[in-house]
Amino acid sequence: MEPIIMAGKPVAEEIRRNLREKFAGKELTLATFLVGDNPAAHVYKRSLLKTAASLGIHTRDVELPEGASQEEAERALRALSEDPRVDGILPLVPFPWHISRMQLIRQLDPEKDMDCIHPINGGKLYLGITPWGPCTPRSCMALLDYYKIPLEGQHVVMVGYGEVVGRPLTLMLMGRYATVTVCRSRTKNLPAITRQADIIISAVGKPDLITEDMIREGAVVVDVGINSVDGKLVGDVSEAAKKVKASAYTPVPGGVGVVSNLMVMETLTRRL
Ligand SMILES: Nc1nc(=O)c2c([nH]1)NC[C@@H]1CN(c3ccc(C(=O)N[C@@H](CCC(=O)O)C(=O)O)cc3)C=[N+]21
Repeated sequence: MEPIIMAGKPVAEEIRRNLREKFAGKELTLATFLVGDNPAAHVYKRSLLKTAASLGIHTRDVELPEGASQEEAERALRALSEDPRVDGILPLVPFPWHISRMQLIRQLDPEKDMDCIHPINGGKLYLGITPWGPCTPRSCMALLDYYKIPLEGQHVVMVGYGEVVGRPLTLMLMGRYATVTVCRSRTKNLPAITRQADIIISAVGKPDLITEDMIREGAVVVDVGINSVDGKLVGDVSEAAKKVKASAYTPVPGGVGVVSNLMVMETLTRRL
């Protein structure tokens, strides 16, 4: 059977229609904050600036070089936090290895934290009491719901334990009564585990990490990976593997990432 392609576009368009009304006549500013050369962060930044502009949201693009010091990065993030004209900030991760993320994120105003990465918001998220959540995990949930993928009682194998996707998405799925197995880099015999999944979600950032033999026939595949290979955007799962094995899957490009953008704008409505 032909798999269902879980395209992001119709989901994004639905959110966009709602937001148009909310933003009409309003002046809001979204800032992106990026340190260094990570390709996925740059792809997201470009998308965000474009999506914001298309909704009439003002943007600020703060970018520091790979070699920026901890102090420079903190100063730049603090300036955005303190600027009353900036309503929301999306700090793009990862930061360069020499930057202490926790130290840097302290400079982020929790009220402007669009991706729930300030410890106060992360804590609330963990306790299930935050009114919003990180954008890419919400995008995954929105896609699963839009394409009517059942979650209750389903076995989700989450590949990746990152602070922005794997961890919060695990909590969200558990909240919907899914059974979640979390795998990460030192997991023994990953293929044996992914083959047990009703739903595989990969959020690692490694091309071809999930191969055809690792997907049970008819499983749902949500591919959150954004990798740049020879100038082309690819996910963590090869498109061929998804097409052959999955009953439904998110493409890359055109899947999760498209919706993440709109989720950021939706989070910004908190500031209206
Ligand atoms: N705090 C934080 N939160 C994130 O969610 C986060 C991050 N940092 N750092 C970088 C990664 C990467 N990421 C992408 C999101 C959307 C697209 C996106 O819009 N992709 C389009 C294509 C864009 C194009 O082709 O230029 C698509 O997949 O179709 C890409 C990448 C979010 N991440």
